[in-house]
Amino acid sequence: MYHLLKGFHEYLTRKEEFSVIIIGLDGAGKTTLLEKIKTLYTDTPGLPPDKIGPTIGQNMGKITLPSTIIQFWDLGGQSGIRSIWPRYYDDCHAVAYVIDASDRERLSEGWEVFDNVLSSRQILGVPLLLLANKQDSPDSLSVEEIRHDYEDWHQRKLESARRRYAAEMEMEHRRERIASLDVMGISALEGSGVREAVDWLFIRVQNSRRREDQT
Ligand SMILES: Nc1nc2c(ncn2[C@@H]2O[C@H](COP(=O)(O)OP(=O)(O)OP(=O)(O)O)[C@@H](O)[C@H]2O)c(=O)[nH]1
Ligand SMILES: [Mg+2]
Repeated sequence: MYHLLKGFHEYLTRKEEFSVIIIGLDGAGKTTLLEKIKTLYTDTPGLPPDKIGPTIGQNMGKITLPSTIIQFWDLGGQSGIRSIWPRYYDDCHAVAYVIDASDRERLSEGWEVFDNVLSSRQILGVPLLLLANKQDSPDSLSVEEIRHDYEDWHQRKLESARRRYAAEMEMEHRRERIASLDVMGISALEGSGVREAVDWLFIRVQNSRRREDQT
């Protein structure tokens, strides 16, 4: 009887686990975001910003939400380290791509990398959230400006690809993804928008799991 009750209790209190990867260029604020998430959602505060250095490899943080555990994997963004990202694609349930919205000079570089992520076959069906970070900075582009900047960048790329007779089908996937792309503004430093971003991820990973169950 004890085992039956214990099993039933375990069933009722069971938590599903999901993995979310946080990627983007070096300096975008990924680790600052992860540490802020830890501070907001766990009993152990995350590292303060002045204790955070460039990530060589990965950092992990786990948070508990109603009937759900989300594991966040913050992956290093330096160009030599980006090659590790695809190793995490097969097992992730959502992707948060962080862009430094205050660094206009590196936007194109960020879009080039983002475009690769967007068209990676392993994560074509995985929810993808674009986070325009550093909204606290006076130089920061707004969510709307970031979206337009990416769309402009993509349009230019499309035109040059057409000139080179590139495969149209490949572009079609991207167009669909871009059309349904959600962009949110955050300040990983101050914490604004972070709860909204985590809520978005929480809802999306649950929905994608439900769809998996139906198939
Ligand atoms: N103003 C402002 N600065 C931020 C914010 N988020 C991060 N930063 C700063 O941006 C710099 C880089 O932050 P990190 O979190 O180390 O960036 P990262 O994306 O993890 O970089 P890598 O580990 O090299 O890939 C640090 O000086 C942070 O304090 C923010 O929301 N606002
Ligand atoms: Mg980092």
